[in-house]
Amino acid sequence: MEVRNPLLFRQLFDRESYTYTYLLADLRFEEKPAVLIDPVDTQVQRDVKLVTELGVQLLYGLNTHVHADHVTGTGMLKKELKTVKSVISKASGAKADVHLDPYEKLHFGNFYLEARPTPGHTSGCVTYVLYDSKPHETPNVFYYVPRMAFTGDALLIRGCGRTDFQQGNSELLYESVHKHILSLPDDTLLYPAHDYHGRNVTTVEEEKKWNTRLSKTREEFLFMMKELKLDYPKLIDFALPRNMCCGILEEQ
Ligand SMILES: N[C@@H](CCC(=O)N[C@@H](CSS)C(=O)NCC(=O)O)C(=O)O
Repeated sequence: MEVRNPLLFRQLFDRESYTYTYLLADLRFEEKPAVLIDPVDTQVQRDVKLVTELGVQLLYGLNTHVHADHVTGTGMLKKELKTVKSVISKASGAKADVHLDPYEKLHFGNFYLEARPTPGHTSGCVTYVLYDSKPHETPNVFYYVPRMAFTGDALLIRGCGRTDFQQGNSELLYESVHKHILSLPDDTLLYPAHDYHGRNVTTVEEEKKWNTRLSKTREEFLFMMKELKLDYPKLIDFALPRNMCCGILEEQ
């Protein structure tokens, strides 16, 4: 039995906002159907260039939530690449081409992303969990893809999203992360929307043990979140109205 990894995966970083953007494509298909998670407006030319160089067909530009610290690139991407549809959770209340209900699946090739509701940082936050619907399709080939989830700002490496604006709710965050992220198999790779300390990936096992907030009791967590006292994101007033419509005022 031959083992092959059919996933094209790229992690991209924006140094201004410390945001990670993720490109995923299914290499089993000639057109390489692809998705881009959490693109940033100022990096759209970088992303379009990469999409072109890799020869993938971008089907969806997804947001994990309505971002407060940067403007999403999904609206600009749609203008550059006509195959792209913008995606966000229905609970976000934002405009997009596709609105996902809790646990809804979004397919690209034989892969799909399940939109698990992980509210608390914002009420519409989702974690996208990757699944392969056809690991045994070709005789004598087993398609092996590591378990992966894209946690947005719900879970950050050794931390979590703040809960002091945008319908933030620490109780809900604690509950939703434990129910829908930390319940995944221990070896699941977790990819956050940001990291401010030079890290790029973690696992469920690591975060259950070492997350400085979410590994604590609910009471300890609630106390810590109340005491965070972080500065307001510099771009919040500019970004929020735009991110309610794919980063471009008056557009989907
Ligand atoms: N300084 C940055 C904003 C940093 C920040 O508040 N990050 C958010 C996610 S983006 S809204 C967060 O939840 N941080 C949690 C933490 O513990 O740092 C700016 O001005 O944009």
